[in-house]
Amino acid sequence: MTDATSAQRARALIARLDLTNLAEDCTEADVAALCVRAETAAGPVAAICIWPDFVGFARRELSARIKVATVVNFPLGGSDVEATLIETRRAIADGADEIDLVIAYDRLADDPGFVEAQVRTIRAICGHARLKAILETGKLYDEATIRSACRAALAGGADFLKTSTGKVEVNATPGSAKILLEEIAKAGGTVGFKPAGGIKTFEDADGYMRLAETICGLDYPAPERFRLGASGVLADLLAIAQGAERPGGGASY
Ligand SMILES: O=C[C@H](O)COP(=O)(O)O
Repeated sequence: MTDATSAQRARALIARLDLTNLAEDCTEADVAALCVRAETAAGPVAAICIWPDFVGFARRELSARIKVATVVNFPLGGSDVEATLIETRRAIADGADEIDLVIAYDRLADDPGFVEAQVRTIRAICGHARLKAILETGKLYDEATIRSACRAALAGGADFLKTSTGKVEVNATPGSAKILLEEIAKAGGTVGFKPAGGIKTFEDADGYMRLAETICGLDYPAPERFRLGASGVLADLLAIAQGAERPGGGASY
């Protein structure tokens, strides 16, 4: 049996989910299926997160209440800002509501100002679209560098700090999430937070929301400020929300 609190939290997590398909072999048919899944029996997800080539198609398929998020400079986080500008302009023209930008994380050690300027340049053309800065914390290795990434992205005007691409060995972790949330709190607690990569269970997802509540306050994780980036957690969240058997055959929470 699912207890009422868990079911309620699972529904809240679904409303904060960026339902993701960034598989290398993703097709238009896969995106169409994702758009159908996004309208769940427990309510709509917050957004779908897909490759830029599918933004126009997804915008036509989805109801306006679900956002279309896409990725730029993804997944390697290169330094070619002009190329990222072109990608971003096209995604916004195609109807993207949210842009997930991989920062040039390799530049942080010698030139954090480069990352700040990169984020500011992309933010300037986003208009009403939200800009989520992907820090790729699993490649930053130490706390000081993660904090430097947060500060550069915040100074550049990012609307969200996002942990990871989901494409490297180490993705979202509670340790990296804590650092991002502390920097967000220090900066006033208005910037959003998106843990992403490797989030598979209700417990993983809810752990991040609880951390956000602890560090930034109980009112912080509204859908405008808290998202989960995940390709593989929806089935578990739905099972908990509906009191059904969890995927994998385990008893419900
Ligand atoms: O941005 C979101 C991530 O790419 C999702 O990663 P995941 O496939 O491990 O859930």
